[in-house]
Amino acid sequence: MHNLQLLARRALPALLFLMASLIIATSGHPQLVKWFGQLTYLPVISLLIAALVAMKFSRSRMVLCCLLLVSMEFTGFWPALGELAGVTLPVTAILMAQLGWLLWSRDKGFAPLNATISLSQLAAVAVGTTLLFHQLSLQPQSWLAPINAWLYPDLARHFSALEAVFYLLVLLLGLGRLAFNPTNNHCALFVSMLMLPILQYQSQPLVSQVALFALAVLFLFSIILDSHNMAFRDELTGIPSRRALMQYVQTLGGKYVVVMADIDHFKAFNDTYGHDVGDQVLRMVASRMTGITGGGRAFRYGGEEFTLVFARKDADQVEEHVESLRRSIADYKMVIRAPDRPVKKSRGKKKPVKKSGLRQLVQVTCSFGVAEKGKDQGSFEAVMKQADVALYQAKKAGRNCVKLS
Ligand SMILES: Nc1nc2c(ncn2[C@@H]2O[C@H](COP(=O)(O)OP(=O)(O)OP(=O)(O)O)[C@@H](O)[C@H]2O)c(=O)[nH]1
Repeated sequence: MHNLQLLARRALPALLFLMASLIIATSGHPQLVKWFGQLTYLPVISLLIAALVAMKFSRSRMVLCCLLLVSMEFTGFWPALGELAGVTLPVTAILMAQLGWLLWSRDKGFAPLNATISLSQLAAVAVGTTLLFHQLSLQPQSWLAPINAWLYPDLARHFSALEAVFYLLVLLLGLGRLAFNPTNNHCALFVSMLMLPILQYQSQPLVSQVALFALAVLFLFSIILDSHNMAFRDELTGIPSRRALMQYVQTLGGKYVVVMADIDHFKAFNDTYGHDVGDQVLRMVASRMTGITGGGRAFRYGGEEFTLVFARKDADQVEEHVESLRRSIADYKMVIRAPDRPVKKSRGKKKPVKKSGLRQLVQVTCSFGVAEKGKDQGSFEAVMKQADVALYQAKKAGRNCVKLS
């Protein structure tokens, strides 16, 4: 799936969830005030629980993010540090810069050396941000006049123009990271970063309590989602894996069709262009498979084999859809990168290759075996075996075709 699509799918629900909790919090509903009044430490406890769970999953950045947010709850802590050093601390800016740093770095784990490096980096970011603000506040501020005018009058009571510019830049950098790598983890870190200026603007204790609680829920949810993806999605292609297929099978009724699909001469791709190009081919085929029409669901069964399942359908109903999938793969003009290792001479039949300038176009084809659940096949495995037999016939018939069992 395209990065931007992934970003929209992952970041939008997180943003909506957060916005909803902020709207609820600003409503100041008496019941909410009562709950959070009684459970003052709920946000801190839930963030610490999220940190513990994140630790179990080796999410060191999320752990650090939780700890930074917890420290924010004890707001006196930061300005007191500033007073010790004799400077005014731009607390929100520091936290945003630290979260931005975490977003752009990687999970380093909890080995003492790595933990020390991470903490030192966060401290350096805090000092760097403070010095930057200090230096900039000594400079003429005329260039900020238009921004000041834009902030006037409401926002200016909460942020200086310098802070507003800084927040915007850090958020844009964070967005850049998300566009490149839109994982659930990154979305959660980005949303926490976005929350900070909002909390500076809406400085009511109830809003910050609800927001921090919502962030803890979001962190836990992102860990659960990623773990689910790890368990049920194929890492290479991103489509549902064999384990997901076996779970889906439990939900099937007495009528369904199973299609086994296999990339033709796939070994030749690996041998000729290298494993990386083989992986590229797998991703391309997987993305076509997920576009199957007629209500089919696609899974990577393993290696270069895919399984399609059509619930409540018989073979005649799905044949045209499988046929159009076969054509869409065969007609796809796949451009491949240069081989990643010395090219070996391929044995056996090789796929047709056209060279066009520096780009290489390759044709990928698949064979398909179709079987429907009949009265004499009791189990899913039996239907799959029939589909495998039909696939073998498709291979024997010259490949790039669909055979019914
Ligand atoms: N790049 C890559 N190769 C894989 C992966 N999984 C399996 N393979 C390779 O897939 C190839 C499967 O080849 P074969 O089973 O001989 O079949 P084939 O070359 O597709 O030939 P036919 O099925 O007869 O058309 C083997 O070379 C495996 O190493 C993977 O995740 N990535």
